Amino acid sequence: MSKNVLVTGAARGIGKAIALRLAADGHDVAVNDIAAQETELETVVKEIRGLGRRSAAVTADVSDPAAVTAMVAETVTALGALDVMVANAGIAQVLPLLEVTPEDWDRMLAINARGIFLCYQAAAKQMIAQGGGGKIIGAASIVAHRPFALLGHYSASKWAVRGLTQAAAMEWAEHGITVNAYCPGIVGTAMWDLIDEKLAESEGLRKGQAIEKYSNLIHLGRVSVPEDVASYVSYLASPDSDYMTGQSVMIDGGIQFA
Ligand SMILES: NC(=O)C1=CN([C@@H]2O[C@H](COP(=O)(O)OP(=O)(O)OC[C@H]3O[C@@H](n4cnc5c(N)ncnc54)[C@H](O)[C@@H]3O)[C@@H](O)[C@H]2O)C=CC1
Ligand SMILES: CC(=O)C(C)=O
Repeated sequence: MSKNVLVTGAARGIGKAIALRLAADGHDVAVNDIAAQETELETVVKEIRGLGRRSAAVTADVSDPAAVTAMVAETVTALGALDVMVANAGIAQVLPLLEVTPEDWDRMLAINARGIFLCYQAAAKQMIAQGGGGKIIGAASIVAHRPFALLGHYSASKWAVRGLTQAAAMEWAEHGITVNAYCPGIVGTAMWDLIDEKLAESEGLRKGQAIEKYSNLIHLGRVSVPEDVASYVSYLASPDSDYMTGQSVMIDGGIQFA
C-alpha cells in the first residue's frame, strides 16, 4: 500500500538513495535538506516524479525546532498525511577528543541528536493525531555500537540516537508507531570523502588510503553503497517489519575493527 514518506538530508548520499528506493517501492516521498542544497533537492523531486510518485521539496535545518514543525506541516499539506519518517540528516567531523571544542560538541549534538529527536517527536505528534500508527526510522551508525577513534563526539551523537530509538519505541508502541534505526558501516558518500581526507591527513596517508585501510576490515570485501542502506530502510518502512521496534541494526558488511 502506498504510504506518505518524509526523508531528511535527502539531497545526496544515503538520504537520496532512501528517497528514490521508497518511491520505487510505490510511496509518495517529500524530501528535506538545508536551504543551501535546494537545487540538488529539486533534482531528487524530479527523479521521484519520474518514477510516477508525488513529491515535494521541504527545506529546513533539522536542528531548528520551529523549522522541523513547519517541515512536517508542509509535508502533510503536500502529501495529505505522514506515515513514514526517515530522520537521516547528519554531519561528521574528524577530530581527536582533546581538540573538540564545546562549540564542535554542541553543533554535532544539535544536528545528529537533537535534530533526530525533533524529527521523531514532530512525526510522532502528527501520526498520533492522524491515528493508524506509523513508522519512524532514524540514522544511527556502527559507531553507536563500537566507537571509532577520531570520531568521538560523532560516536556520542549516534549512541544518543540508539538510546532515543529504544525509548521512543517504548513510549509510542501504544499508538501503533514502530521506531527503529539503521547503523551503516562505511558508505561511499560525501561524508566518507571528508572522513577519508581527514583520517589520511592525521595518519600521514594519501587521499583514498584511509578508506582502503578500513575497507580491508570488511568481511564482504567492499565498502557499502547508499543503496545497501536503502534496501534495509525499505524493509523498515514495509509491513514486513511490523513486529520490530526499538532496534538499531548494523548493516556494515561485517566490519571487524580488532
Ligand atoms: N556515510 C557513512 O559511512 C555513514 C553515514 N551514516 C549516517 O547516515 C546519514 C547520511 O549520511 P551520508 O549520506 O553519508 O551523508 P552526506 O553528508 O552525504 O549527506 C547528508 C545530508 O544531510 C544534509 N544535512 C546536514 N545537516 C543538515 C541539517 N541540519 N538539516 C537538514 N539536512 C542536513 C546535508 O546537506 C546532506 O545533504 C547521516 O546521519 C550519517 O551520520 C551512518 C553511518 C555511516
Ligand atoms: C560516518 C560513520 O558513521 C562511519 C562509521 O563511518
